[in-house]
Amino acid sequence: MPKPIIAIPADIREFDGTHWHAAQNQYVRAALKVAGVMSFIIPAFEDGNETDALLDRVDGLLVSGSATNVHPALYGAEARDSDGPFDPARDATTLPLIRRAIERGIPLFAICRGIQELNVALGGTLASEIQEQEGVWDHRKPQHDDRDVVYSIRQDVIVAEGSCIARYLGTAGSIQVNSLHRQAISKTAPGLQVEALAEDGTIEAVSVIDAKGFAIGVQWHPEYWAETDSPSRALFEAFGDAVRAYAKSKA
Ligand SMILES: N[C@@H](CCC(=O)NCCCC(=O)O)C(=O)O
Repeated sequence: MPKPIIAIPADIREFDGTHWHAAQNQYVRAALKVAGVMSFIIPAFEDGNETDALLDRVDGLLVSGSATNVHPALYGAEARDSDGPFDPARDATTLPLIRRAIERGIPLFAICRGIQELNVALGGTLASEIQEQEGVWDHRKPQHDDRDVVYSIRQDVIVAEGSCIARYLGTAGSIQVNSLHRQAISKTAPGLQVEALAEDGTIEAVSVIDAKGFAIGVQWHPEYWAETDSPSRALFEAFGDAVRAYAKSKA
């Protein structure tokens, strides 16, 4: 059986004087090397993408991290300059893909910005600049030239007993993860259950209640160390197994 294919929605990035539809290597590499699946990078458009036609052609959806933020208008909040940068084309592409993947039982793995999009797609809200809240740790991206330092594993999160993620990891309790975000889930969407918390109470993972299959979001970045870090590898292997099972069921 050929490797199944997942969709990874692109960011709109600007360099060399033009706009690009881009996805970072760490996501497509973890998908191929650890999950054992190939990736289609989905262009980001505010209109014109046909969600079901895209999902008909893949066996999973991985929604990646990004330096941009979900537009506050999508969760009923006012947009302040400090809430940017924004990527409305990505928002318009990912939210419908997330909703339809869940409805169709297509495996969904949402990472960092992805968990925030998942929460907003299902009716939840986000908090911005969480490090400014009393008692909240600074979860922001470390400023360093070495990307391994930026994505260094530096935070404990507690995985809930009986959670989907505990099943995929083979254990509940404390694991160590990286952290590169200034937003987080504020009101958890009705269809989501919290799967892991940071020690300061920040929601670090969710799963879709009564999902037809693999459907989780994590605030950290398992893709970056997926080849060497056990919890990261376990999540990507579980995602790959779910994608292969979905592909087989379609066949
Ligand atoms: N922008 C949101 C989501 C954070 C996120 O996806 N971080 C990944 C950073 C990738 C990069 O900067 O290269 C937030 O800040 O909460």
